[in-house]
Amino acid sequence: MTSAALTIAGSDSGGGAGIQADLKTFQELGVFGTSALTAITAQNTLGVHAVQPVDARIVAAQIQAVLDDLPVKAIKTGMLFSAEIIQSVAHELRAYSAIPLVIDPVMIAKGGASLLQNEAVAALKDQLLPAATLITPNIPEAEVLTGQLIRSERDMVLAANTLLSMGCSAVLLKGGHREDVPYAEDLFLTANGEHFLMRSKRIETRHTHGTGCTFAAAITAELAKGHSLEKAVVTAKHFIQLAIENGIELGQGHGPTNHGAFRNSGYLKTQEVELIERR
Ligand SMILES: Nc1ncnc2c1ncn2[C@@H]1O[C@H](COP(=O)(O)OP(=O)(O)O)[C@@H](O)[C@H]1O
Ligand SMILES: Cc1ncc(COP(=O)(O)O)c(N)n1
Repeated sequence: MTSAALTIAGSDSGGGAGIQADLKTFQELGVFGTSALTAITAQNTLGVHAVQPVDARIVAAQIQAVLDDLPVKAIKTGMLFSAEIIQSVAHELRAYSAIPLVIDPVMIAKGGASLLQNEAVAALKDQLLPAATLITPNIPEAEVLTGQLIRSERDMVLAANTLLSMGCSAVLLKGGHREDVPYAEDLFLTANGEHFLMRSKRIETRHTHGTGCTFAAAITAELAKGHSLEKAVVTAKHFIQLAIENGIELGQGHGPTNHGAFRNSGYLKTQEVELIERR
């Protein structure tokens, strides 16, 4: 039977991030995509023009409708916008704690617009984070969640440990925002003490709109297919590396990545990703 995955996230009218990126990624990886929309953004590659949150009761109703009926094997959250929506999502997911949950703690769009209200950070930490199988912050998001500055690999390890202490089962701290190194290096750490780094060549490109969404969606799709968390994050790193490398020339700003690049490569791993077991 085909497995389904559920994304609980915002709509990006420009199609590069949010629900649109998630559904494209699920499809590319052979998983049936379902969705619960949390917010509508009027957005393109240049920025966010407007945000309209969805009523928290409608967010809850969408989650119920999907989970009542469809064979959802993994769930991902993206833009959640408000404390009210976070509460509602946490409440709905409580009965489904056996389904792996990937939390991408989306806060700010590449253009600088806020996708999470400041007062919602506490709700995210208290209500949702402890339920996560995996949390996938970028460096600025990890800094907000932990209150720690991250400027080096050592800082990444310290922050990832702080995130684990908040109750999630594993952390994938994405290093795309680090400017001190010529590579894009992500740190994976679990509550069981397993840890490794995934290092790839940093690509000079404008086409990074939706990288975080796409990466977390690829992990979710691989989990929905029954792969282990470790295997899922490694496959997803290959997926995102190829998607960035083959970015699409669309729009005048931060263009989208190419969700079809991994399929076009015959689902082959790229030489550009190196796994480093930490000492
Ligand atoms: N210029 C780049 N070249 C290669 N990989 C990148 C680049 N920018 C980001 N990545 C990778 O893309 C993924 C998303 O990372 P990041 O940009 O840190 O998150 P976000 O999109 O949430 O801000 C990570 O695996 C990161 O290492
Ligand atoms: C609806 C929505 N969700 C998430 C993002 C973050 O994506 P990015 O950080 O790549 O701009 C976004 N821009 N829009």
